Amino acid sequence: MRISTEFKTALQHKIDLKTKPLGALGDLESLAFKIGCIQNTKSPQITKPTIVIFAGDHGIAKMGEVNPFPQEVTSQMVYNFVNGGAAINVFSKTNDINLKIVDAGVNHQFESDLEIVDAKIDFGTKNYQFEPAMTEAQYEEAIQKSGEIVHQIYNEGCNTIGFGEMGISNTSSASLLMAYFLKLPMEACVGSGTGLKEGGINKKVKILSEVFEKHNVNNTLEALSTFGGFEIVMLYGALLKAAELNMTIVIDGFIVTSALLAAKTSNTTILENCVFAHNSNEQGHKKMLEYLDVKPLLSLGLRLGEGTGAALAIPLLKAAVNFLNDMASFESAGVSGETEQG
Ligand SMILES: O=C(O)c1ccc[n+]([C@@H]2O[C@H](COP(=O)([O-])O)[C@@H](O)[C@H]2O)c1
Ligand SMILES: Cc1cc2nc[nH]c2cc1C
Repeated sequence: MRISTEFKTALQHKIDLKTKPLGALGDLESLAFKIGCIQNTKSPQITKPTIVIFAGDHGIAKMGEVNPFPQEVTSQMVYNFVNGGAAINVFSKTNDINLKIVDAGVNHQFESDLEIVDAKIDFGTKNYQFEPAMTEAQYEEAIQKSGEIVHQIYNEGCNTIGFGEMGISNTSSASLLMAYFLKLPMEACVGSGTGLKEGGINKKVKILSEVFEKHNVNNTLEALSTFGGFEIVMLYGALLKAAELNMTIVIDGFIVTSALLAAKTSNTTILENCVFAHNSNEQGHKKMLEYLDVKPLLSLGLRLGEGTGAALAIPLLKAAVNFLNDMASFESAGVSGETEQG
């Protein structure tokens, strides 16, 4: 969306006239400015904040070579989300955030009466050590379905959406995507994921370098469909749809940011809608954020995923719009402004 210079000046002026020294609310001021620009109003609102978790399984996980935890943990954690026992449940509840769980392609048939959005593309991706993770038709279906999910959430009145994911081995997909989009050597893109030690990380680098060399990837579609997973392609489609609907998008950790790298090639202005929740402890995330030239709100050493960073950052978005809407100005409160010496 094109925002006029006059509007930006007026919005900044409103922030500057609040009863505080200039800039004293630091990053909250840039956050209020950003949300005001997204909504094109000096009185923005956060309505029905929602986090969507896309869950999917990965063919490579069955080998147990790049992931410390077994593939079954993906479906087990989906049950944990449904039963309210995961970190994301606790943080969403704490901060009054709606939570939606999406089966993007978990290797398990969930019972139909569970609170899970069934968008299953398949029972896990293929192992990209041997063949592309998915077909082009599956890739298209994933984008279509995630776009519809976001559209429905938007229609329910949500204007602020955070994304999370669950998928054993998906740091490997994210590293492959990072290597492709940032043109960096695999060592710079691979980290410990859910807990690999040095030897395990070296092995992961070797395996993923071979995967990268094996496939001739030339564009975003090929990168996403070759390296997967279904949850990452759904994140890609969801990010594009949320930007199209001009929502405020809260970006979580390493895997969500890898989907954003892809989405940015399809929508070059998508960052205007994105707020970065935190810097993940997964080593490649810092370089991704540097590449995007963005500053995350929180630095808590998280490396969990699930959208936990997004859930923790959403109260800051609320605080930012609330100070913009509710804080007194120097004039309204009768507080003296800076003197000439300032
Ligand atoms: O969000 C992150 O930055 C993050 C960093 C490391 C791990 N994860 C989570 O851990 C899982 C993937 O780790 P791995 O080791 O199985 O590739 C997946 O379920 C992610 O949600 C998430
Ligand atoms: C237990 C566990 C919880 C997770 N949540 C997101 N990714 C995860 C990976 C594991 C292994």
